[in-house]
Amino acid sequence: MITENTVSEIVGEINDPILNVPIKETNGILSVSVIEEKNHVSLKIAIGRLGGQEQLDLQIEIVNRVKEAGASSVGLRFEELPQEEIEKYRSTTGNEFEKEFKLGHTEFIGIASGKGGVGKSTVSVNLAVALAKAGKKVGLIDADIYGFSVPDMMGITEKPEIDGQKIVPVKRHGVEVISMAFFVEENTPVIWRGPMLGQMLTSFFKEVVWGDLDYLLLDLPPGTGDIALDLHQMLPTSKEIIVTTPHPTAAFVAARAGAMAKHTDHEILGVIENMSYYEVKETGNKAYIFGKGGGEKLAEELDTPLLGQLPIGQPELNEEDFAPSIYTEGIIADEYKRIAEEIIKETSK
Ligand SMILES: Nc1ncnc2c1ncn2[C@@H]1O[C@H](COP(=O)(O)OP(=O)(O)OP(=O)(O)O)[C@@H](O)[C@H]1O
Repeated sequence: MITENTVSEIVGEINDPILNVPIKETNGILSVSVIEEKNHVSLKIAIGRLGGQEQLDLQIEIVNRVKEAGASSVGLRFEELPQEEIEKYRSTTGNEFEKEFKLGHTEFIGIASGKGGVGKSTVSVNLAVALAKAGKKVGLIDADIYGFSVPDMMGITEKPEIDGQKIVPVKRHGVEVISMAFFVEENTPVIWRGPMLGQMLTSFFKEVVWGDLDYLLLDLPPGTGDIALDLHQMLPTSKEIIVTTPHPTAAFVAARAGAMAKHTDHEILGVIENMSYYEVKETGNKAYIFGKGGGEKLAEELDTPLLGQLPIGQPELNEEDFAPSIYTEGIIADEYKRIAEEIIKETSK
């Protein structure tokens, strides 16, 4: 006959899948009762977030373990933990990542967008390069699991070297780069889930020899889904830049990414508007092909500066140093330089 104590012990050892700490530590067991004549266990559990795949996995794990321990049937209900409890563990999980890595002054900057295709990766790589050109030590993590575009954009074809247990980032244009793409076999579809992503990111902090960085930029997955939320939560002290295009509806979607940053207590450094206009070479006139005003509106809404407006342009192709999406000169490169200086000023306050 299974007892309430046994059930509490078993379930208490299982990790809260969102907060990654044993359920007993979060006081997540709300009630346990055993109906002796039916050998039925009834449980109420609180976890960090309801409704995800994690909850389904946890449900299976709990039912299996309690049945293995002797119950004939298990009834299970879930609730969300109180916000204070969630915050407590969110910051400790996050701090673990950052503690491992942090060498005192490294500034984490996540580059986020409301949707794909607005140029978030392009902005991430060019900003990283511009910061490096300004004399800063810069790392870039390509965490956009919907398309690992950073290696291609930077012209990286090699894989990082492994030095004993450590991974040495690939250095390109003065930036230390690590991409999930380095560790995923080509053409293998990967189904990413919170815990897997978390492990990958943890390894990026623990097992990569970053050196003493001034800035670590993260190209975040677009959107405001679970995956994006997980990544935001993993880096509690990270600051964020939101990328949008000038169309008002794009800015509206980007506002959700901004809201998510605020929800996870991240300071928003500013908004970057990409593909703002096309400059007609002959006349110098600006054509606002994708609309106008979105970046400004978003910055106002999020109460943050509009860091810059990048025109539509063709990246130069350099034969020797093939890097298809890096702007090395011209108005776009100048604008990145200006934005980098702005960021340096903002973050050294
Ligand atoms: N200012 C620009 N002028 C011209 N083309 C640009 C500009 N910015 C980005 N692009 C192009 O737009 C496309 C999308 O850019 P990018 O991959 O950076 O977007 P993204 O927001 O990171 O998208 P995803 O999240 O889907 O990867 C790329 O082909 C890129 O070269």
